[in-house]
Amino acid sequence: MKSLIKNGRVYDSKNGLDGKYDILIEADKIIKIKKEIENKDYQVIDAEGEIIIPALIDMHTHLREPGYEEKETVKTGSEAAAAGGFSAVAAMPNTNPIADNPAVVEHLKHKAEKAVVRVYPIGSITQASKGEVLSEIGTLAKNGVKALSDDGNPVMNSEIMRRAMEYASAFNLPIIDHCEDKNLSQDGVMHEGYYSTIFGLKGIPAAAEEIMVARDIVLAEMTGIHLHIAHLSTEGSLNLVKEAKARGVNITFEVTPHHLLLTDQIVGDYNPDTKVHPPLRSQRDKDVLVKALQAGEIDVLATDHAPHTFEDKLGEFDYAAFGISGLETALALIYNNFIKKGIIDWNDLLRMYYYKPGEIMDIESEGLKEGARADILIFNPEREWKVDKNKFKSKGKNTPFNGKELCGKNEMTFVGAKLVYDDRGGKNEILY
Ligand SMILES: NC(=O)N[C@@H](CC(=O)O)C(=O)O
Ligand SMILES: [Zn+2]
Ligand SMILES: [Zn+2]
Repeated sequence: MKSLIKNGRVYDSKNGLDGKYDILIEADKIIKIKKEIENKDYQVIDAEGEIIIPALIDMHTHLREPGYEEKETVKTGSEAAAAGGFSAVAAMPNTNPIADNPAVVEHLKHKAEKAVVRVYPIGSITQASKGEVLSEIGTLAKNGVKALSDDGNPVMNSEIMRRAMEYASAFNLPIIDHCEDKNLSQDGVMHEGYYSTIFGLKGIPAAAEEIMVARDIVLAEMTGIHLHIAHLSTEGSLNLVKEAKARGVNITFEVTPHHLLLTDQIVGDYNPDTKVHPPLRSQRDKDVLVKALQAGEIDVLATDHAPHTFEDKLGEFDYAAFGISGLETALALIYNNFIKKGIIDWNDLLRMYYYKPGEIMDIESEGLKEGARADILIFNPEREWKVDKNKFKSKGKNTPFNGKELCGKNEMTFVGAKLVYDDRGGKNEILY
């Protein structure tokens, strides 16, 4: 059955689209894009007043399966992704067991066959992500991992990181590093600064991140690998990456929506849902990141969707798990705070949340063009709604944005021309 998406405002400058177009989709592809397509018994979706863009790609998601199914599963995580406007996610390997071997990767791929969005595996850099012995990188590459990362942990030993980079480059895989010097971060629970002193919580200094960013840059320069910095959060890290790029180092980085929107000040509520790695940073760090966003200097936006159970987040701030459940708020938050205010436009969003992640992870990302995969998102810019964690498809209700009033929402997600999420009229429905 052919479906015709009519009258939508289409943004995709990479494919020369900027205006009202009709889009005809069938099987899994875009058949035709034209100013006006005549309806010949197609199933029509009227998108008058709505925005149409390629559905987004999140290159940093924690799906928790196998091992932590109480926090999230491939099924619930992929549903959360579809609801958030994503057609593809890359799953971090910090499951139990860790994705350091083909069996775990194959298990994820098997689960992914039934998921509503595309799920791509990331393999670990070291066995059990302990930072001691390299994973079998060649085997993981053969099994289709899109990158390597010990996310959740850094690779503290520089010799191991060097060898990992050398192996990874032989297989053309990027290394995504969680930059945290454990000797500096120790048992810190929030950003170290004025507020950690006021709140009486142990701090994690910006230097814990920056020292590892600096080390990784030196090693990337030495080995020629593509290095991708996960969840970059400080001014110092940004400056290091910018200098490295200017020297021609093969490096990219991502920033999360929460680091662009929140600061260490809100930790004062002792709400464990504000506890995250890296920690919410200072006002200055946040402002510098937003400036970089506006200047087009940020390569990738990534959610770092890190769902946890209520119990994991229960109790004293010091003992709560680190992480924010982000897939279902990311797009609306970025729209409200940055697109609506003219700080970035829809094509900037696509560059950071679709094209660049696609390029880094080697995931098909042709955008809206005839013959391409029909991964499409229909966004209603007028829709007023309130974040309600209890309506999340994700099992992770750990969001610091609960109760937030937002304008603009993803209402439909198509993956391979199939409607997988429908929120017209507040249906909030996943379709299999
Ligand atoms: N971001 C987090 O605070 N937590 C992540 C791990 C990580 O991304 O480092 C998790 O797996 O829970
Ligand atoms: Zn991390
Ligand atoms: Zn992560």
